[in-house]
Amino acid sequence: MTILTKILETKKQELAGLRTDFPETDYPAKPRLADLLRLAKPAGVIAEIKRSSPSKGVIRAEVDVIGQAKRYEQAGASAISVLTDESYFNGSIDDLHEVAKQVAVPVLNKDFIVDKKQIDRAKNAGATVVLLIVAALDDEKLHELFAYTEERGLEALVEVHDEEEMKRALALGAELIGINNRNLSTFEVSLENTEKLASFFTDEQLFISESGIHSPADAQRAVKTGVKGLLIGESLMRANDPGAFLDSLFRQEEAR
Ligand SMILES: O=P(O)(O)OC[C@@H](O)[C@@H](O)c1c[nH]c2ccccc12
Repeated sequence: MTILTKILETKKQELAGLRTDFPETDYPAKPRLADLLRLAKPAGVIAEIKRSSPSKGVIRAEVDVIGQAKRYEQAGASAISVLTDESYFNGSIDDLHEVAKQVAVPVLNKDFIVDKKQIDRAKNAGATVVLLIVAALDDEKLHELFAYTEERGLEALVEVHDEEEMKRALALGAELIGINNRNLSTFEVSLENTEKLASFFTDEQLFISESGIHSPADAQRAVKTGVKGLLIGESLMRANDPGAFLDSLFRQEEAR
């Protein structure tokens, strides 16, 4: 059984007990991620809050989540991604809720969504974008959850990692497509994955390179393919100064 299969089983078991109500509704207004990425030069960064992961173990267990999110926002991140899976990533929906109350950039609920109930939870907790992982969903479910995301006024970031999944994401009509450089079954990470799928890029969609971006050289290599966004977690969580790390990404001299 792959780790993805295992995670998806856990998600289904957790559904019944999932808390979806968050009384607050007065979140600061947030622009659309797609609008921000269209204007970003050369690309926007989606900065992630990630305490640990199945592939890397503990990255940073103790983190001031609000402080970290505000540092990302001040440094010009286009959006904040918050891992909310508890069992495998040590995340929490309360982290996302706190962040959503404090920032005025889009907030991405990073989780393994298999049911509408999780989309309701994301919306009520203050997220404006949800991740839909193509590898985790059959076509019927993918269409159902994509339609529901739009119905609830959220944006969907549709994640793919190979050609077949890319075709399914394009057929769906997704505007935001993330290319995961990490294979969720084997954990292997390679920026080559974004390069391989670049032949599918069109002007209508916005493509985002996800995972394994650790340096200005990595960022600039990814951007060369035509992606308009980078999703970065681990390096930002380990950086002493995440703002300085973000600032350095597109400076020419840093890439040499
Ligand atoms: O920490 P990294 O290598 O910078 O990766 C961030 C992000 O892409 C990664 O957390 C991620 C991408 N897709 C996912 C799906 C589920 C959980 C996590 C992810």
